[in-house]
Amino acid sequence: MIQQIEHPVVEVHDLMVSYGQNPVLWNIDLTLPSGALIGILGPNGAGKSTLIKAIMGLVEANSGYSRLFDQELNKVRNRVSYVPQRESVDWDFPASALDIVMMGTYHHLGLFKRPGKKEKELALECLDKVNMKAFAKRQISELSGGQQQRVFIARALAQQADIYFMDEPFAGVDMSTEKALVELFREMAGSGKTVIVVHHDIYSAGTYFDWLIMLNMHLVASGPTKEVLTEELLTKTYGGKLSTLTDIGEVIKKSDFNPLKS
Ligand SMILES: Nc1ncnc2c1ncn2[C@@H]1O[C@H](COP(=O)(O)OP(=O)(O)OP(=O)(O)O)[C@@H](O)[C@H]1O
Repeated sequence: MIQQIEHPVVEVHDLMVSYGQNPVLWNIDLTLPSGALIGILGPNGAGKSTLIKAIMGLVEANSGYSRLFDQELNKVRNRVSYVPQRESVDWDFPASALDIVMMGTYHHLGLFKRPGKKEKELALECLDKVNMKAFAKRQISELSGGQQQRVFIARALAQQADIYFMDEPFAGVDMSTEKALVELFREMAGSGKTVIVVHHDIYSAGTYFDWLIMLNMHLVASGPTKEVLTEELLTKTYGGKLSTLTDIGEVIKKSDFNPLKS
């Protein structure tokens, strides 16, 4: 089930990506709605990170292309923000949490303009949104994994983008922080932003996201969560691996109950 929509905020056409001789994504065609919280699900190595990197032009496609806001990527870079996987960041870089978040404000400043009071206030506000204001002066190397993750999310917020790509933003954060971040993402989606999240836990996927992309090198499904979270599509996405890992019925049952929406 691949639902295409009119006036998408993201569109991907016939995308194929390989690393050297190894194909990772085949013939991906999808369109995504704006103002939604969107999850990307799939087993390890399914190409989830590669998909968001290819959409942003961070990895080269063998064929196909993506457009954002009905425009070429180059014209809309300022409207796109990205939180990479935690492991891909050099956390020994000498900078405080506030420095990192201030960097998010740079591309709204003109060339040669230094960030000032306004940018600092924005950065502190963004740290506050992820409950990290108290750690503003702390070196990032001296933060816990979950705290580092939150600083990077604050940096993305400071970019004041319209689309946010987040690669496993809940990795290493505790459950109460995860819930708070989901609420923050829901608020962002509610105010018209599009938040696209690579996610691992299929139990919570049904309750967190408005829309799901299910991927296993091929696109298995893309559509409203309620419509795509079915036993058939989960099995297609995860193959035999799913039944050993989890109880599909339980996943679907849980998706009817969304504590964050009630
Ligand atoms: N830079 C790279 N060079 C070569 N192969 C890569 C590179 N990045 C990813 N791959 C391979 O491409 C495939 C897809 O990787 P990707 O990280 O996109 O998957 P994923 O679905 O995000 O996986 P995970 O859930 O494990 O994070 C994997 O087999 C991976 O080993």
